[in-house]
Amino acid sequence: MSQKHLPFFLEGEVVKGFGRGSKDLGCPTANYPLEVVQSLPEDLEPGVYYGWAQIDKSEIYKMVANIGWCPFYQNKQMSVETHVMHKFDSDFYGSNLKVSLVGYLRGEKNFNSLDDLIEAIKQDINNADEALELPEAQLVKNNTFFVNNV
Ligand SMILES: Cc1cc2nc3c(=O)[nH]c(=O)nc-3n(C[C@H](O)[C@H](O)[C@H](O)COP(=O)(O)O)c2cc1C
Ligand SMILES: Nc1ncnc2c1ncn2[C@@H]1O[C@H](COP(=O)(O)OP(=O)(O)O)[C@@H](O)[C@H]1O
Ligand SMILES: [Mg+2]
Repeated sequence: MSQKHLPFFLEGEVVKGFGRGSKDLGCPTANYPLEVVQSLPEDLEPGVYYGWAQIDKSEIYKMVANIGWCPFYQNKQMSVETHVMHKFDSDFYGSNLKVSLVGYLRGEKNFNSLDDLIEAIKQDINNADEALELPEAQLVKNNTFFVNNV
């Protein structure tokens, strides 16, 4: 049911969020503007997804994305945030971010402590890393949606 729209492709500018990803969680997330969030199918299941990401004309990286209201922080507005599984030397606010959602990992949860949330995110990254090695996931990476992808 949650897989109905997958793979799903979206793109938009990287904008500022609440500044919690790097500071609180040690896991930066590139946030999309509201227009992109509102363009998602209404019945797309909120939760944690894995897939591929490309920043402007960069290479294509593995990613995990959180889509929803972040119950731990009780956000008022839904957000779509992508953690790109690569170490960057600097920020890329204002860049174009292309993302393909390949698979669904779990629903968003509340946690008793920040450490529990951080631990869950680490586990998500490991699960994504593994799932993206599968042939079905590699096929999505090769989609012409991504720039200069031959
Ligand atoms: C892989 C991943 C899983 C996440 N899972 C949850 C979750 O289960 N519950 C939650 O409240 N927030 C979750 N988050 C969202 C974080 O709370 C969010 O990234 C953080 O608030 C940063 O927000 P900011 O970009 O506005 O600074 C997750 C984020 C990532 C990258
Ligand atoms: N690996 C990465 N994945 C996602 N964003 C990254 C990464 N490395 C650096 N960044 C930068 O960090 C920003 C996200 O950090 P974050 O703490 O979540 O701030 P914000 O609340 O403004 O989204 C991104 O917009 C991007 O410019
Ligand atoms: Mg963020």
